Amino acid sequence: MAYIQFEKINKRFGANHVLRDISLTIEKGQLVTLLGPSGCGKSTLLRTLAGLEAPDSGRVILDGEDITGKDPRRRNVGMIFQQYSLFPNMTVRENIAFGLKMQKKLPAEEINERIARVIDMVELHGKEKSLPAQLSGGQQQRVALARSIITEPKVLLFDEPLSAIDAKLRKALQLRIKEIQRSLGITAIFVTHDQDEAMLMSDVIHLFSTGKIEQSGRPIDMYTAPRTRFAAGFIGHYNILSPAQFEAVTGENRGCDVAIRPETVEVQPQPFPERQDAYRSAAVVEDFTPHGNILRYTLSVGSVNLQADVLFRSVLLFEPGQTVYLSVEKKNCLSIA
Ligand SMILES: Nc1ncnc2c1ncn2[C@@H]1O[C@H](COP(=O)(O)OP(=O)(O)OP(=O)(O)O)[C@@H](O)[C@H]1O
Repeated sequence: MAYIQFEKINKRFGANHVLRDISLTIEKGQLVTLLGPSGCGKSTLLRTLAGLEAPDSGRVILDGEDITGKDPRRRNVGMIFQQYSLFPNMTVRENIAFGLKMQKKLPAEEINERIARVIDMVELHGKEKSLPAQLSGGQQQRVALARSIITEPKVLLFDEPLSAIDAKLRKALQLRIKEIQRSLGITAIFVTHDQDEAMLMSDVIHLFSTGKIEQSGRPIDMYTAPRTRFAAGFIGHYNILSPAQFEAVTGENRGCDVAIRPETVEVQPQPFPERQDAYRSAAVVEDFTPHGNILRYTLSVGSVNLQADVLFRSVLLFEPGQTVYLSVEKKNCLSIA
């Protein structure tokens, strides 16, 4: 039996049907991401597990127990929000110890040991006596994380915990959270609208669109095999061509949309030799934008625009207005719904 089960969860806020018969299972020790655009219901689902929102129908099972109607304080679930929600008048150490003192009567020695261990994990040595206002956003979030893991919850819930933190520090924290989650073997659910964050952190991604799960899978499978236009649009910067557009580029009509990742489109100044397993076409360079070490070219084939990623080493390979040739392997042209 799965460690966490959401069974046919429905939730409405007035006329807004926010969760529509959602069923999903999560295995023990996994880090699972609920990914999707703003307002699609990710946080609401997370909150039904924490007990902060009651579903209209359906059941939530945690570790074999139906917790749907259970008092939130007795669920043994840790939750970390975007707002750090630390006590401003308590030191780092007092904030971390708070959860533990609330939860159970433990000998002082064990409390001290546990605090030392989690401070070590979240790398907050030397900050024990600081107040939250004296810490950076990233440090405050690490205190919030420490305060949650010290109680050894059955599951850790993260609701967009890093969205207020700047990009560089955010990467480091993503990796740190993943490391801590792995080393403790704790089950975690992470809500985000950032596909890169989901890719980097998750064992499994559940992609949401307005109240339902669009597709679930390992990050690599979500990236290489989106099944729908929505999934392809949300993950991996796919070119999405209508049947007529695909026909204009390749001469073939599949009767469905086709998704092509920009990095699978090869470009060169001279025609490609004919191959059974690839499509070829001439194109005109319209524009380009640098993305770190990648140059993303917009090419036009007749009235169809297509993006192609080229590794940017040192020189600009193609200029706007130039005629170029593209080739894309058939296996990289994904038929989608
Ligand atoms: N307490 C509430 N009362 C009324 N409507 C709510 C309430 N909580 C959430 N909603 C609505 O439910 C929908 C889903 O909200 P939810 O927070 O679950 O989305 P989300 O996918 O987590 O998006 P975000 O990343 O913006 O939080 C939204 O339309 C939101 O306005």
